[in-house]
Amino acid sequence: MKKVICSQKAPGAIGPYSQAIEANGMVFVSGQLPIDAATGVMAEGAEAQARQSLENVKHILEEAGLGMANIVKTTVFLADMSLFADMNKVYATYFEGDFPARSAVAVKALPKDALVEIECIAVR
Ligand SMILES: C=C(N)C(=O)O
Repeated sequence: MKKVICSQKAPGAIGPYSQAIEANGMVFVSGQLPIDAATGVMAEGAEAQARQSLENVKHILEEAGLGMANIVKTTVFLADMSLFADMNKVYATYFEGDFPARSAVAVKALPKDALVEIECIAVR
């Protein structure tokens, strides 16, 4: 059994995917671009982009009745590994206690020329 999770507080999908899918008590949040759902504007700079991507993740999890503490794994996509430190500075502020497992990778390009995109898996 799977359920689509959709938050108006996070940007809509820009392609054929759902913001998140819940299955068997696990919530799979699609890669969140750093776009403000209210304005449609992408944040500028790696720190602001990391913050906006994480805010979008948070809003989607809240729609599912979950929070950042429910996250067990994230993947951080960066347009360049030189952004790693800036992203980490912001990322660390979104978690209390033990951090989730994480992979951080630099990719050739991200949709809409974003610098940062973050996806996660959370458990209920
Ligand atoms: C932005 C995305 N998560 C995508 O295109 O898959």
